Amino acid sequence: MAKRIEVKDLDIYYDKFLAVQGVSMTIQPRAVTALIGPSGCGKSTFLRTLNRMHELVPNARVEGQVVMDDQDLYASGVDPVKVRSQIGMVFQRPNPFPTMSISDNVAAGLKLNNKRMKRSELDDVVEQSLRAANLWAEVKDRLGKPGSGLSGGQQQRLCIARAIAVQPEVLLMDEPCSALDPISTQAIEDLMLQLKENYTIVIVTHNMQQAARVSDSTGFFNLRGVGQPGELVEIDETTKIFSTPSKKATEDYISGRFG
Ligand SMILES: Nc1ncnc2c1ncn2[C@@H]1O[C@H](COP(=O)(O)OP(=O)(O)OP(=O)(O)O)[C@@H](O)[C@H]1O
Repeated sequence: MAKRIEVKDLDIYYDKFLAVQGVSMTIQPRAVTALIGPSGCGKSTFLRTLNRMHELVPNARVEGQVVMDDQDLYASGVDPVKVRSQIGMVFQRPNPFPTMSISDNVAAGLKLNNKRMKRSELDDVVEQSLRAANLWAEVKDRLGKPGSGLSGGQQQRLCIARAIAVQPEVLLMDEPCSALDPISTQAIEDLMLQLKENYTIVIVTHNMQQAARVSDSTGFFNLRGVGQPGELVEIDETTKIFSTPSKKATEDYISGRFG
């Protein structure tokens, strides 16, 4: 299931504004890659290019390549909707469909993908996905109740279950814990460590301790200068980035000298 992603010289635009320039990196399968850096340097923008969500903004576009295994996701003829179903996304604020039941929330992606399934098959996928998201024990007796009745941390795990249900290759997470309390955060971090056995995970986080705890590789983004685009300064094993980074800007950032 997990796939490797090669990003090659990617420039990312909002209309004429070049937000991020010249990103090249390899994202390893069955591993967690964390993206860190100061506000506005383009981490979320970059993350959204990995599943072609960036282009949902009018006039937003990219130049360069994002290659998953052997396929350039931006090649002509590639269906962005299919890309988004292969590369799931979890957002900062848990966003279950509020009036839908817990069970229907998990099944929503499958229905959107027009997968025809028998009720019993659907129930199996719902259970497997909730188990994989470490939520099954807490909700198994109230699957028909609305998703909005869950705590914030449970809602975020519900969103992860919804993302997993369509069996994606990759999971993108944009600050998935920033709206959560420490106990829910720990539940999501534990979950990431389990999920990486099967998925390629990329997480944007402002919390450097979190990056250090959960990720195998860390990429540091920064603005090239005032009024300049963001760029990837370096990416390396997380232990290296947090102990002996190659670039001074990385060292200054992780030691709290700026950002
Ligand atoms: N929809 C948009 N339209 C135009 N410009 C945008 C849009 N979204 C983001 N930008 C710009 O792109 C640049 C990168 O923003 P982005 O949100 O990706 O940064 P970030 O590193 O994720 O920031 P933060 O850590 O604060 O979330 C910023 O200059 C931002 O103003």
